[in-house]
Amino acid sequence: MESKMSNNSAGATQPARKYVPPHLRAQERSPSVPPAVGASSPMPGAFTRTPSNSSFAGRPSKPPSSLPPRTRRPDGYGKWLDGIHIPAPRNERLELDLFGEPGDPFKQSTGINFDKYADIPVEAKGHNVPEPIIEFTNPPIDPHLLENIKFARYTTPTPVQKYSVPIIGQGCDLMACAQTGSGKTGGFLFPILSECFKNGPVQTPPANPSKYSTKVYPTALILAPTRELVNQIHEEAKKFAYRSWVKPAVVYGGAPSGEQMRQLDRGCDLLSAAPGRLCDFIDRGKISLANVKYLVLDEADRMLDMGFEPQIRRIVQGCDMPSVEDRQTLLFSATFPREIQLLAGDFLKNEIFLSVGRVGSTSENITQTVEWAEDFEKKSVLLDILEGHMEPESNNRTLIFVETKRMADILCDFLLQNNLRATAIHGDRDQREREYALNTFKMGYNPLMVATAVAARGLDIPHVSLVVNYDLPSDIDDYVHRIGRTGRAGNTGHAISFFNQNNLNIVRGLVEILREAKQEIPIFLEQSLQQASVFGGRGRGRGGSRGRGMSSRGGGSGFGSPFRRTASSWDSPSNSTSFSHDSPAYWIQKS
Ligand SMILES: Nc1ncnc2c1ncn2[C@@H]1O[C@H](COP(=O)(O)OP(=O)(O)OP(=O)(O)O)[C@@H](O)[C@H]1O
Repeated sequence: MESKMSNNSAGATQPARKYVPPHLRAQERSPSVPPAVGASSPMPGAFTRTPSNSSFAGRPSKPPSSLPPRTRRPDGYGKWLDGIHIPAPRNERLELDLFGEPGDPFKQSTGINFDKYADIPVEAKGHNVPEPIIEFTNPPIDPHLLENIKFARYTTPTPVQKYSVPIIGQGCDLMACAQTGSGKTGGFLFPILSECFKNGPVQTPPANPSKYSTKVYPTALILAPTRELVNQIHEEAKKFAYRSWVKPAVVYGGAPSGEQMRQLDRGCDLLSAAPGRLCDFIDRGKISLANVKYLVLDEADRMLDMGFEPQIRRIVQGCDMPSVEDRQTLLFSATFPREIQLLAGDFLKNEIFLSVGRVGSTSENITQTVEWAEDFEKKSVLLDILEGHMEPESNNRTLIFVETKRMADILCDFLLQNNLRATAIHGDRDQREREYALNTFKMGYNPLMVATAVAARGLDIPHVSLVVNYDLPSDIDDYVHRIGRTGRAGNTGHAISFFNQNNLNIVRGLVEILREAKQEIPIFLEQSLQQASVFGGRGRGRGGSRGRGMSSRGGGSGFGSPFRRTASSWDSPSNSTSFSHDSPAYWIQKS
């Protein structure tokens, strides 16, 4: 190729031109350009946005041309041979991609208050609850996983990890509730991977040679409610499965299914999935759940509420997944409304219930403020807040939550018109736009992101120092998740919420949360609470947006819940729990 280029001088006879694929042309022109290292290279053009083109301008139209072809890169996975785990050799480039340089804030985000997690009271209820681990050690953790944990530079397990590792390791089902940003992802990934590394894969049925595309049989299935969260879990799984026989894969809607199919063909032992696309692949015969040993519902209360429950039932009970007796089911969230706890019993057996702090409580690392703002003045109050918060050279990001997709666009355009670098994420944007918005926010090109509920749960974005509830949600648990995008992994954060007469439905829950977290309660909130009580305020503010009726914490709204269970609905085989579901103390802490 090089000799052809040198022949290509003026006057020389042109040799017959060979076709060069577009992604290699730039390499031909400038062979001296070194390949870019790492996936996190800056996105060109991110600053070239114009207000009229909103937050999607400046999108790179193709990947940087200096990247080497993908096929050259070894996948970094090991194998299981004759009962022995054989890890792949180390791959420095992949390690840099997965774990970053020491001190890379995008790869390690532990903050100064990390050690304070140890002071949070933990309650573990059920039969034969094992002792928690204190450190990352072998036993019980597989040495290969310990190595990957070291690469990730985690030194101490968080409380939820301390308990979940031995509980899941001894084969129990688990319902775990721990505050936002306290390491629940590791809480399920560590024990699952550790057990997989120790025990190897389950035998899969022989492939049908007549079929071009193979069916995959994952050992672990992790379901989560949003595409971005599913992707994030997959990225974490790739870190901790590095060099092992366990191949993580991911499926979610909005992205081309052909690419996801090809990825599945390369192997799928631990599958992170959004329910819709998973059902699609099951229907197309691409995925079988017959080998699932571990089923995880992350954000389990959301996965079992009205929007997702039918799909979850179909996946868990209507396909070929092993029965509740033959698999381990693990539910994780920061909030668990009472009716969802009851519903969850259908999917569990003899579970251990773990709560780190009170169920549904907020992290103490978050300072919470509530400001009175009428709807018409919210924009100017927001500008004032941003002006005070965004120091010129700081790395700070601010996440602004609104209730509607339309409002997300309107507010984003307003910020852009005020020369603030903002983007927006919501369900009406296509997946490419959503991912681009999230990436530019993460990288700091757009330090402001306006979001609807799609960004409320699970997303772990470094440097989010402020969350603004421009519109408060009508459900107090949604509030807990939203503000939980800041103050994560021991970092401190600030949440400011705009409150007015339209938010009376959440006032009781809000006051309780603030009181419990020892935050200041403004007088207007106390007055609104009285007003809400006179006019029949809705307990803890549950039941607004998604038709969930009962209060999670004993506020007792009496609004009809689609999930209210009668005694007879517990006659399923999975009802053999060690707890009394009738008892009000059933792993709900008294508020
Ligand atoms: N043992 C650990 N040591 C240091 N950092 C950790 C540890 N475990 C997790 N983290 C970091 O803490 C952050 C939050 O973890 P994670 O996203 O799992 O929280 P979460 O509890 O699932 O939050 P949410 O409720 O919002 O979903 C991540 O950046 C993760 O890398």
